[in-house]
Amino acid sequence: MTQAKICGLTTPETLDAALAHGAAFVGAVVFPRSPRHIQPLHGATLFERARGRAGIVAVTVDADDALLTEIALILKPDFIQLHGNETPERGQKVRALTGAGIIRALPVSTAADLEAAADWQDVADHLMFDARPPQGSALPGGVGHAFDWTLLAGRSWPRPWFLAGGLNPDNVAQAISLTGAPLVDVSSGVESAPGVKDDGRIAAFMAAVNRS
Ligand SMILES: O=C(O)c1ccccc1NCC(=O)[C@H](O)[C@H](O)COP(=O)(O)O
Repeated sequence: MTQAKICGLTTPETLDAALAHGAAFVGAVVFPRSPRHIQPLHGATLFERARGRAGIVAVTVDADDALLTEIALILKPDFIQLHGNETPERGQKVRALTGAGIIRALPVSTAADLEAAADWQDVADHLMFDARPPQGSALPGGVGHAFDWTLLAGRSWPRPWFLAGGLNPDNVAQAISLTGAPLVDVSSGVESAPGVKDDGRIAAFMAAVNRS
């Protein structure tokens, strides 16, 4: 059965909706440019209700050691999601520094982009194939842009993997059926406005995933 991560949660109500509907992972985005940005201290208070019920994921973009240490000590995530230009060597260091598992987001627009997965097989606990954002995008993720899912059809990967990018309650079942994704991730597809999660859309997304 496919499991889901709901990313960019910022309120108790929407975090509770994600947990109540069975999200296996919940994401806190620690990146000031994002409309979903949350300070580690605020995130710690908010995400404590999820501990032991879902994997807590801190989403970071080329974070330095000071920020990662703050996140590890205060938010205490189960996983750090690397969503910038981090190398596998940096991934090893982030694991050692934080003690958290690693989710590596890989931007995809063509079949060649998938080859980067091999570099991460000894470093990442999970891979995330996310759509490469359109040129000029202010954010590397959370932009609601999809890639050609058929690129993943029939492929297998050395690590459990997420499909991400442009998923929503109406298309996630088709995306799972085309790709066989064991894990899916969503952010803007369950929002009513940028950064504003919607309980009803979270419920509808989770229902579609749980039916798949
Ligand atoms: O969501 C953000 O604002 C964000 C900012 C910077 C780096 C990553 C970010 N999100 C990462 C995610 O895991 C998103 O859920 C993923 O990119 C899918 O987003 P969407 O297409 O909006 O569902």
